[in-house]
Amino acid sequence: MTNVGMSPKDEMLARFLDAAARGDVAAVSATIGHSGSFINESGENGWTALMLATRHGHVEVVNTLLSEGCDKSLVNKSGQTSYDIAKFWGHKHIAGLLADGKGGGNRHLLPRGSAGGQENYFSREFLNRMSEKRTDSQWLEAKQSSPASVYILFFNLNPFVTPTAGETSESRAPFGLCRLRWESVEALVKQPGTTLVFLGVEKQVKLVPPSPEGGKDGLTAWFALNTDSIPVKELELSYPNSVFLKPPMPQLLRLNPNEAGVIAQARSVLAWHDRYSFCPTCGSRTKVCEGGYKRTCLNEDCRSLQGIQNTCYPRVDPVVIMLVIHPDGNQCLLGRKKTFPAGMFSCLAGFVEAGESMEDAVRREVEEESGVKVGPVQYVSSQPWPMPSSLMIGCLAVAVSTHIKVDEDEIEEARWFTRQQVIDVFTKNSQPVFTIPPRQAIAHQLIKYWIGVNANL
Ligand SMILES: NC(=O)c1ccc[n+]([C@@H]2O[C@H](COP(=O)([O-])OP(=O)(O)OC[C@H]3O[C@@H](n4cnc5c(N)ncnc54)[C@H](O)[C@@H]3O)[C@@H](O)[C@H]2O)c1
Ligand SMILES: [Mg+2]
Ligand SMILES: [Mg+2]
Ligand SMILES: [Mg+2]
Ligand SMILES: [Zn+2]
Repeated sequence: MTNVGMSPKDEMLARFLDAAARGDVAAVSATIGHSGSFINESGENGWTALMLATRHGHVEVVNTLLSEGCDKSLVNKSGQTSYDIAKFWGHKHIAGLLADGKGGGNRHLLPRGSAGGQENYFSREFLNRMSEKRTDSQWLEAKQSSPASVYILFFNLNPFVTPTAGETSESRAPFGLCRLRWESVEALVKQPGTTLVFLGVEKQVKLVPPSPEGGKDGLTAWFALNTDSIPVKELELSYPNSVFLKPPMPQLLRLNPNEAGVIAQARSVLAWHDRYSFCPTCGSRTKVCEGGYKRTCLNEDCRSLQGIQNTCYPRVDPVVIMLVIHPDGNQCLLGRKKTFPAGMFSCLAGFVEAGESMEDAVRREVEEESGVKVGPVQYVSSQPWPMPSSLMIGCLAVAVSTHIKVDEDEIEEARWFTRQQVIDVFTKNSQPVFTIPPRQAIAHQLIKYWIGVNANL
């Protein structure tokens, strides 16, 4: 079959796809042998060899293509995977081969391409961390006593904030950070029990000439301080409206969204210092260095000083949080912990374990907590969660089973909610049957994302 005007490569691809459609295993294998890249190429309407072999029920060709490592998650121009095609044409055996629960069937229920663009509360950064300056002690010292530098203060990890008048366009933001200067904190910095961390410099360089006091570079440095003994009286006199915001939840969700990120950074690093006062490897005393971004063991023989000195740096715990979509594409799985306010349901979540991929953590946590099995997983966006130092990795995931059996230790109830029930929560058109966490939580954003992608809201 030769088409006028076709390049030799296109002609070879057409013959390869035709062989897959006819079930000619020998021709398919031979072509892959010398032109391996054809395996995932598509012809008319985006159909790959796997799709064509599947359409016509050629199990042997499907097996050959799978064993050669073809990508079964590809979709044709109608958005169907090979698995969808197998199901549609009733080739159950092939559908079974394609849906192995690890990225095969139902991938089309996930939005195409990367989710991108979603910014979560606690993720906005207006500081450049300038990690290279952490080891420049001369520069750090000069910035520390510069009157231009900004200090944010924590008392037992609770930030010092000032109620702000009015609302921002983005949200009700009743609390803004109280920005202190060197003269107000000098005595405190010198007190034992105070931890000081260099956070970075303002990204937006102010249009003022660099002054000797502000440092020759004109950069405005930010520091965070945590103390368990504060000169409360002096601070109250100087800042009569300011308060230490506690308890962390839900108070930390009431910050100006522009400042929530710097609080997350500061609080997580300070909480690490608070919990890791001694060397976790040998129990010896440690020395704070690198602008508060490292604690080095003072015992020269300590194993923590060999190889990657990972225990010497602030720890971050990765947590997966996922919205699980029903195989029918029209429902999602939400659960509630006993501690949630009445009627509130949220995405399932759990800590990633050592030696585990993000995708496998999603599958394991969902099955542990709800009994539901999950196939394809797609990353959407992430959120630092400074209680004390998690990184929430937000995903959409597609269920390959629907029966719910909750882990009663962790989850009180889990349910499938219809798309309409979820839309009702956002639009408040009719009386919603449940509530979800506030918009500052990535759980809220994941649910909204799924609805937005699928309903063009
Ligand atoms: N931002 C959000 O929208 C949002 C939503 C849900 C949960 N979260 C946060 O995610 C975190 C994890 O969720 P989860 O509690 O459901 O996790 P989970 O389902 O893994 O269960 C927690 C339990 O796992 C054990 N565990 C395993 N590894 C751990 C580790 N590295 N640190 C602490 N405990 C560990 C502990 O026994 C703990 O009680 C929570 O701390 C919660 O604050 C945030
Ligand atoms: Mg959990
Ligand atoms: Mg769990
Ligand atoms: Mg867990
Ligand atoms: Zn040690």
